[in-house]
Amino acid sequence: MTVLSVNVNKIAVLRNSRGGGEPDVVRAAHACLDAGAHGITVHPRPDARHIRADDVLALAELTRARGVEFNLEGNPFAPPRPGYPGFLALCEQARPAQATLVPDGDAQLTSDHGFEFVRDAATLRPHVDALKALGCRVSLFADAHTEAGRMGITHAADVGADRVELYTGPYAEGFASGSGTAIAAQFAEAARRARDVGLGVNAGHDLSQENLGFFLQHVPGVLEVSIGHALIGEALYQGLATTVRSYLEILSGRR
Ligand SMILES: CC(=O)[C@@H](O)[C@H](O)COP(=O)(O)O
Ligand SMILES: NCC(=O)COP(=O)(O)O
Repeated sequence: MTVLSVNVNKIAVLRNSRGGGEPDVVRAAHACLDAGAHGITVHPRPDARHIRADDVLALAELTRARGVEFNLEGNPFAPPRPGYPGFLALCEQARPAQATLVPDGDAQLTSDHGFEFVRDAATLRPHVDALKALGCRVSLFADAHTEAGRMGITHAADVGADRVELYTGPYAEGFASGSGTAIAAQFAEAARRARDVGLGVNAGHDLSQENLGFFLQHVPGVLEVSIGHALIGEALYQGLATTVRSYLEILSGRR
């Protein structure tokens, strides 16, 4: 079964909007795990717009204590700055079970593309090696909606990665505009190419209760989905525990 890692970035967005500690990121993560989520994801950004370094350490402690996966996402090329020690340094401190490398920048509203593996291989390799030496499983954010992305995905294995995370933003857009079948076929091809070279396949970005089931029916073999924006938004209406359980039902094929 595909596992669910809940991304709690958006809890920190709300907290930071007023300063102080509420809503509490660790309490929210606890609630997700109590409801059955298999892990917790965060994507701290160097501009500290939501998750901060102290949150990462607190969530690392929580996930270790609960015996669940902690998935830390970030750009290995972003230089350190006050409040952000750099992705590798954060991983050294937090020792996440999985490190997901994402080529994002401050100017981006959110993550919006994967790596170009052929171009980025030489610069990625030492980061992948360093993360693996820390004991992290390494996943690389990858495009599946372009032919270049689907072709390039096989080179993620040359870089030494264990998995790729398919960037599902374009899938969510395609699904919403009625072309879900065509775009899901592209993701299925990307997933097959990744598996053919021994890579595990994760997926994430803009997945929701509406589009997740269709995605998993059409893209077999996805090991993990990380979901934040839609899940936390839906939880405003349904409550966090109910929402997490709804996702678990979708993942188990019961919905
Ligand atoms: C890699 C990815 O798709 C997610 O981590 C997403 O970028 C969440 O980050 P934000 O919450 O900053 O949009
Ligand atoms: N890796 C994707 C993630 O963690 C959550 O993305 P989103 O659901 O917030 O778009």
